[in-house]
Amino acid sequence: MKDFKIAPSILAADFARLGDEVKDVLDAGADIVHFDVMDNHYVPNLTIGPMVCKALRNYGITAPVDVHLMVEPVDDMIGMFADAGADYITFHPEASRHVDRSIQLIKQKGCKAGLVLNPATPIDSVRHVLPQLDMLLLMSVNPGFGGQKFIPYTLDKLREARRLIDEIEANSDASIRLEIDGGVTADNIYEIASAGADTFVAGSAIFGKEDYRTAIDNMRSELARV
Ligand SMILES: O=C(CO)[C@@H](O)[C@H](O)COP(=O)(O)O
Repeated sequence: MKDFKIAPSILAADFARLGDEVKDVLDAGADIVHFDVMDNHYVPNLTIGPMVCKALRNYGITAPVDVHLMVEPVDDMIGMFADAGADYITFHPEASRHVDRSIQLIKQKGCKAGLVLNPATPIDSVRHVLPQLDMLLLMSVNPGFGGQKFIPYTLDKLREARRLIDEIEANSDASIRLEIDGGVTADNIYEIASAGADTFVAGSAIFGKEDYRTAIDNMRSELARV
């Protein structure tokens, strides 16, 4: 089986008990903590910042933290999240005036760098920087809110991204995770993985369930069929 990773989005967690929610979901078998940062500017919603990331580290969370910056501008937040314990930092190319520079900044801070493409943003717009990335995150909903429906045309984008990433990896020592975010459930994860994703962000389909272990196990059983 491929090296599939499940990354619960804490956007759907109970923020009043965030540390325990993250511990519970990791104990239930999650691989990565997906940390959604919204600024009410790049997206019409407001969430959490580096202090909360640091608080989770101080609470004993050692799993990889995948920080998805939905903020504009981007660069000021990079150092703060690196210092707060982020492993991956991903950002939207529309939100950075100098995309290549922001990628280098993330790497200089010792983190893994990723770009996030909104449903309508073509992969071609970032083709030249793909070999520098550790992660490409394709949004399968418009960013800003959890609990939306998966947009079906993003399956074609996944296939295109998978082809490009395979080509890059075959000709270099790059290793790029292909992450999908928005409307991922146990019912559609098989189709999404078959289209090429290897890392799955899921908020409501995990935190919205009574039993996190069953929710994650159901996704893994579907992934085992790919
Ligand atoms: O970044 C976002 C939304 O902007 C996502 O991470 C969502 O939070 C995923 O939530 P579900 O669609 O899985 O409920």
